[in-house]
Amino acid sequence: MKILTGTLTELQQQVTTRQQTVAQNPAVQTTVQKILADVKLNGDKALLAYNATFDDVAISDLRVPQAQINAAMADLSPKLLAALTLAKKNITSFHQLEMSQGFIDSPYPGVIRGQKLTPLAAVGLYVPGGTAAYPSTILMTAIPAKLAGVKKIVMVTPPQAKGLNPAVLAAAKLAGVDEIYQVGGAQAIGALTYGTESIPKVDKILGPGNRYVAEAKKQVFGDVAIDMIAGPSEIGIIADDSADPVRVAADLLSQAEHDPNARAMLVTTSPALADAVSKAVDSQLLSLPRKAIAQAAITNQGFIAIVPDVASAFCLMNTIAPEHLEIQLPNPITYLNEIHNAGSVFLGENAAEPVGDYVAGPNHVFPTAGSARFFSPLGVYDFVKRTQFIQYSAAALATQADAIVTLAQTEGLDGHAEAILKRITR
Ligand SMILES: NC(=O)c1ccc[n+]([C@@H]2O[C@H](COP(=O)([O-])OP(=O)(O)OC[C@H]3O[C@@H](n4cnc5c(N)ncnc54)[C@H](O)[C@@H]3O)[C@@H](O)[C@H]2O)c1
Ligand SMILES: N[C@H](CO)Cc1c[nH]c[nH+]1
Ligand SMILES: [Zn+2]
Repeated sequence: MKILTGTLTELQQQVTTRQQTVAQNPAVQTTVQKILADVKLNGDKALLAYNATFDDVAISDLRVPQAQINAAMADLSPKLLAALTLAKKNITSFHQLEMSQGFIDSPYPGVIRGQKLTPLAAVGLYVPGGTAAYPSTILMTAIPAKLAGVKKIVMVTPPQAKGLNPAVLAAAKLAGVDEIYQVGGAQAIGALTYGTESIPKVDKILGPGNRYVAEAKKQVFGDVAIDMIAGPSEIGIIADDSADPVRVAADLLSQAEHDPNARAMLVTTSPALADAVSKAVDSQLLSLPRKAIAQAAITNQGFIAIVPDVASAFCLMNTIAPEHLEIQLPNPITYLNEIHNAGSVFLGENAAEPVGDYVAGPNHVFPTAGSARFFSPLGVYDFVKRTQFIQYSAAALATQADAIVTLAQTEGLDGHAEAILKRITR
């Protein structure tokens, strides 16, 4: 892996430049723009053509029939059913803690004010499926949607030559997805935004995907709501010489194998660990079935930065704002307050990143490409919207009318002032 050295400022500049190169790719932006325009204009016809071009799959019906979903559920192996059931149980119990309610308040006699929560009516879940199947992502997205009370949960995922993976269909059934459509990439995002003959237009699109999916969500934002930019996976690890280089390397590769554009990053105070991890990555890569993908990610985006002390390590990691951050230092929980920008934090040597991908229960859809600076993990709160309400008695309005009129006139908005004055008997 590339070893980066230099002052903290130099390292921060290097990681920022690398991040921008991955996140802003003009060729991807142009391709996505064209696909979205085509889907808006040509609907299903465009979707079927992109299925053939990008996924090499010719199907005439985009929707997966309910009978196929039921059969997948019935045929599921007991072992896989047990794993999905454990994951569902833990995801549900964690996300139940995120559920919130509106509020109502009366700060003055005659004044009622408050906020009510309404589940979104229809959401579209993007479930990746270009180079791997992601039943776990279905649980991570549909379970919070169900808990929030969303009535219509539509799922899109790239088509497969032999039909969708039965584990994907079973996970969708288990999680309560209502409709499944076989289409992926930017075209799927376009379909959910504009609606086509087969696919309904939704209120919000949520879920992760590769750089085409992430770019498409960015471009449709405004026509539809989106959750966040959840693109190619990332792992940042902070470790000192107490860490096991074999485990650190394995964790870096666990995310590198998602996508050639994934980012695997180690920041360490130990040159000896840097050297050992670099060698362990090379040797573990040899036996990884998804070697080509992981190797591309490690070669193009991977790096090990050597810093003088742990404080600098956190400073650099906060600049990177990784999707996943592993702390492989003694007493890891004592560093929680040093972390300002990360999607999810994995504390200590046993909290390997895949624990969170599959069974721990916290979500696994997180912001990428530095957007953990301002986005949060996917949660129940992403599936509800808030509406405020106000009621005033005549007496309460009379006591505050002067302030309203003064502020309205200050803004030169006499119509606003009049609407109050018409209600005040002088
Ligand atoms: N951030 C998160 O929370 C999170 C969670 C899970 C997975 N992921 C990421 O999801 C992604 C899954 O990627 P994937 O590729 O396997 O599946 P995907 O479903 O995201 O993308 C596959 C689709 O990309 C489109 N595509 C591929 N090449 C194209 C091209 N040259 N031009 C236009 N469109 C093209 C095709 O339409 C294809 O169907 C990975 O990047 C993984 O790291 C992220
Ligand atoms: N690590 C991914 C998020 O970047 C989530 C995932 C699903 N399956 C395996 N991993
Ligand atoms: Zn993963």
